[in-house]
Amino acid sequence: MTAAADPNARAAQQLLHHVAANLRSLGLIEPRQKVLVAVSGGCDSMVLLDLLHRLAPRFEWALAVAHFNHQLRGEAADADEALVRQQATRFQLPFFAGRGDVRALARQRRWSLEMAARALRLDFLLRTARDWGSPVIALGHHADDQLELFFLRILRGTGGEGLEGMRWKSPAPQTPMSPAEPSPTTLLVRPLLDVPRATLRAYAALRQVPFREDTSNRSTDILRNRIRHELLPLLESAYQPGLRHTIPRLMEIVGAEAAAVRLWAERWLATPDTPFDQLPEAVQRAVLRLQLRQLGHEPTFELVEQLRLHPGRRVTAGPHTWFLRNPQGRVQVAPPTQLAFQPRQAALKLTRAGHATFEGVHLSWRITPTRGDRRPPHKPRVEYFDADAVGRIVLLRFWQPGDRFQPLGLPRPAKLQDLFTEAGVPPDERRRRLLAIASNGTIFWVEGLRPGEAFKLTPNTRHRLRWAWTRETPAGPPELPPELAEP
Ligand SMILES: Nc1ncnc2c1ncn2[C@@H]1O[C@H](COP(=O)(O)OP(=O)(O)OP(=O)(O)O)[C@@H](O)[C@H]1O
Repeated sequence: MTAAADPNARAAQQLLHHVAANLRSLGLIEPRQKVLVAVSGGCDSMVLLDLLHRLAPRFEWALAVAHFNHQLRGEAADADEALVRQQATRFQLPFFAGRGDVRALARQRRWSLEMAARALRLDFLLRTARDWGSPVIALGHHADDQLELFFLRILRGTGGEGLEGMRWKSPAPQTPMSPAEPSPTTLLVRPLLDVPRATLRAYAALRQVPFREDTSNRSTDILRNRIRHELLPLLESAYQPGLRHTIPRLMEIVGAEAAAVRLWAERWLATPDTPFDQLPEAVQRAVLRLQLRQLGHEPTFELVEQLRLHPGRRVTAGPHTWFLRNPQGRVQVAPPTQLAFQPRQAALKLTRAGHATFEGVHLSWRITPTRGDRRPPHKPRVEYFDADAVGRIVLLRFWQPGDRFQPLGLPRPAKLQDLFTEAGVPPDERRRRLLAIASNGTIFWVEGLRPGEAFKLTPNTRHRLRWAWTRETPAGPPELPPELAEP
């Protein structure tokens, strides 16, 4: 039977024409380009390879095949690699294989295995494309992937950018592995993005494209699979038979709106002609998302909102990364020196005599029985307190906004900030002043200020605490740059 007469052969031919038309009309891959085809060994990317191989002479492309072995499924993973290698050899194409320790990366970064696998795979594909000199990586994502992603994101929570879904053609993101490295202008293209999975299956069957089934695709423990096998068939059969048209259209509309907001944000970042706070909420979020991505970090809604609503506050994102935003809308990673400004504190147990060093301040103390308020002659950096009023456990830390203190001679506690002003302590010096808190929770000593009124020696004092300090370093914790300092 000829291709024209055999409906299956005709369908396969139609797919080839359809993909060629996509490639041409959307300008996905230029003629005479080097194209790296990312092939997992699954049906979709094996069909993609087959199609591109057939189209290559027409477009005069030079193809190569890249496969990343995630080493997560033992022998099955090796068999995937072998199959892809075999097919590349059959087509006489260069073959690049990569592998990496997905589990180790997931542990190290506290990512899911899926995230770690994706990051390592992308990193490998980008490096391979760069080394081989290809500006394009072709991926086998198709229309069902796009629909599944839509519902996956809705269920997990997302915004306009998320609903936009995957694009036909997009610049490769910076890999999470090397966010600092400027990404070369590698493009990711998805020539099958409007082709249903069933069409690809039919093509594979007809053309006898070999592929391997990933058994995890059937597991209903995985949300994406439940969407594929349960939710989508139900929606399509019982609620909206036109789902495959309405959802892509919605994605396109929302995506275009998100792109407009993103453009506004990009322009504002280049020329911030409006105060950040006066930008529309959507643009504020886009500004922060853009910057977080540039810093190599996933902009989650919570992270973005914390930064948006609280300029100057350090926001944690994962175990190691902290971000700050200044009032002008600029985000930066808090460098380790600024982490040092976490409210660090140390508890001291006051034995009869002892010494301790905290953040470069060396303290020594002695408690002696005494009668009355006899106070030895004044010496710099030595104070005397009623040891029983102080108690046996004291807490050491640096000044925090909101601290109150009642120094000798003052009728009631005052804001420490005002006391610093009165004493002429310059603002940048204030955070470096160490203070000590008595067992009852009251501050009894602030470096450089008069001792606490409630802890002074009185005629009733029975134990006297001698408290002396010297500094190893002139400074306490490092300062935040002024534009990032907390209000
Ligand atoms: N291990 C891999 N090595 C190379 N490319 C891969 C690999 N896994 C996925 N890709 C690329 O990313 C695309 C999308 O990945 P996804 O995980 O959705 O696909 P898959 O279901 O594993 O495989 P396929 O799309 O080939 O059926 C694939 O079509 C392929 O182009």
